[in-house]
Amino acid sequence: MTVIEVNGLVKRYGGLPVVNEVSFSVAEGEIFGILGPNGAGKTTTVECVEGLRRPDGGSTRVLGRDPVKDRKELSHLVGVQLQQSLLPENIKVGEALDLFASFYRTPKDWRALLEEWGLAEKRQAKFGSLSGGQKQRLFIALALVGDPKVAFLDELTTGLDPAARRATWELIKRVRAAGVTVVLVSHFMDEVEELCDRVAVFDRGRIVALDSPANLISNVDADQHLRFRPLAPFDDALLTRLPGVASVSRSGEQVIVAGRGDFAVAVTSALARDQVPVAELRIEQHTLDDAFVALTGRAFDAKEDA
Ligand SMILES: Nc1ncnc2c1ncn2[C@@H]1O[C@H](COP(=O)(O)OP(=O)(O)OP(=O)(O)O)[C@@H](O)[C@H]1O
Repeated sequence: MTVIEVNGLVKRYGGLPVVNEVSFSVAEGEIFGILGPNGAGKTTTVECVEGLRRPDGGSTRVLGRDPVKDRKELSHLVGVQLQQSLLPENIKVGEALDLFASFYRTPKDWRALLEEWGLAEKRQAKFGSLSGGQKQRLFIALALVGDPKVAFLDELTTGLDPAARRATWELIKRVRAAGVTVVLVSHFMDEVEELCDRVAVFDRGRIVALDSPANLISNVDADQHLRFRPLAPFDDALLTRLPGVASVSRSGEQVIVAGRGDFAVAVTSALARDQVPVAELRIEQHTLDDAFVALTGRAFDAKEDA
């Protein structure tokens, strides 16, 4: 079943489109990623889908309803992660969850959510006293307290340390396993690779690719790199003439071979044949970063105006 259907979405500010003919659909039970650099139009798109902004063009349906016209009805079916600034510093964690639960017709037991999100001991703590990670987890718990069918999570793990990020990822997988469709807005490639079934890559207001992270990576048409430390001398010409090898370079004790296709097998076989033992052999796989560069011609973290 299609949960979200966006067709030709346009949003302009001052006459200029910041979201330009964006189309995608999200199936029930998916974790759908929205990835892109600052200013690419991710938040604007998601806020149009949430009914928080009025689009200038296109059509959007969420659970078969219009996000702007049917906003009230949808608010019971959709969970939205709040921006940090929207909770008063003095509200207690338990009070915030109780308050948010009161907005919904069929809320979840928020005490169970506190347990699940590792906030049980913080029930009486004031929001302002929480660490960055605890605040972040509270915002996710608040997005889930209405027992939504779809949850929009924006910058899920910003401010969390590596262990807390991994723990959060596991919880998001459980949220999905419980039947919630998740739309995840993220800057983080590793997060998207780990969690998302499919990802829409945004750049300058448009979707430049939409596929599974694995397919986006395997479609990268660029050299891969094989690195190793040779334990006996050899002539680079041994490798440069092999099929698929583009270049051979050295950095200190390391040899770096750039190539495509099955070049790595050819390289290791040639070294073995010439009795050149090697150490620290590794192939550097392409990443989503490489996919982004291949799609846009720019590094992911490059400034929009660079
Ligand atoms: N209310 C507004 N008025 C004018 N311009 C806006 C408004 N909201 C967003 N923009 C502009 O629209 C563009 C897209 O912004 P948006 O917040 O959707 O990007 P984003 O991809 O979510 O970026 P980030 O990752 O930084 O949140 C930016 O150039 C931004 O300055």
